[in-house]
Amino acid sequence: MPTPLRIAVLASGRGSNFAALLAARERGELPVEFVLVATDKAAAPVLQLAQMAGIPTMVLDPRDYADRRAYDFALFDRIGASKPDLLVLAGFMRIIDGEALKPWVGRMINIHPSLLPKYRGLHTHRRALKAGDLQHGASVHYVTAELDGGPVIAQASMPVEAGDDESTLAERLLPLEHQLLPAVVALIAAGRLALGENGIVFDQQALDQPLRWQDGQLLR
Ligand SMILES: Nc1nc2c(c(=O)[nH]1)N[C@@H](CN(C=O)c1ccc(C(=O)N[C@@H](CCC(=O)O)C(=O)O)cc1)CN2
Ligand SMILES: NCC(=O)N[C@@H]1O[C@H](COP(=O)([O-])[O-])[C@@H](O)[C@H]1O
Repeated sequence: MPTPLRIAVLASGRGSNFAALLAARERGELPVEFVLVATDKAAAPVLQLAQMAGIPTMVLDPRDYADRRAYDFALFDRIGASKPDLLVLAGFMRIIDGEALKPWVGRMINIHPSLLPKYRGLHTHRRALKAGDLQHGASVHYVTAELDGGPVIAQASMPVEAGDDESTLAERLLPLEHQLLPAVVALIAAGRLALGENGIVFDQQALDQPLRWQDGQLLR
């Protein structure tokens, strides 16, 4: 019996995407172990979700650090102590320093509320409405130094409806996110998907050896 994938979740807010991962695990669809939920916000409701599920939590306040890079290095040092196999950004609302995240390239994914490469960054629903897009959606991608620029793994899309505003669009997109993220994590947990040196490798089992990353470099 393979050991379950060890996942650390980073979130800054409500945690509905984390809750969707928890629910998928409870349904037996996700053979993973959540080793930590980390946040930059002491009041983030995601903390209560984790504590109720008996999952260790960590709050790291950026105000306690001299600058962003110092914070990010401290954050990943602390997360690393939990020995996760995969980091999942589920509404983590900080741009991460490229040097600090380098060791995690290939082992960190993010769910982003747009059909990348459209609308990297913030306020995606507002930007899609302003552009008059007929379709909107969410993307799960590997995290790299380039903000929301890492290789896209999968997307879910839906029509923009007449009368939609930011709030209704965000509300209608969430259930799609809650399906998309667990589906991607399940593929990674099954060893069917990884980040190779030339992009996404599907059905990693077809490879003669697992892909391993260190300091942002693919080890052979
Ligand atoms: N280096 C990277 N960092 C992050 C990535 C990434 O791909 N590379 N993904 C983001 C997630 N994200 C969108 O999906 C995102 C999060 C936060 C921001 C942002 O502008 N944050 C501001 C603060 C905003 C606030 O406090 O409300 C900031 O950090 O100054 C943009 C995109 C996670 N990080
Ligand atoms: N740029 C990152 C970003 O905007 N992520 C978005 O934040 C929300 C978090 O909701 P949740 O806390 O309920 O999962 C989600 O919609 C996620 O796509």
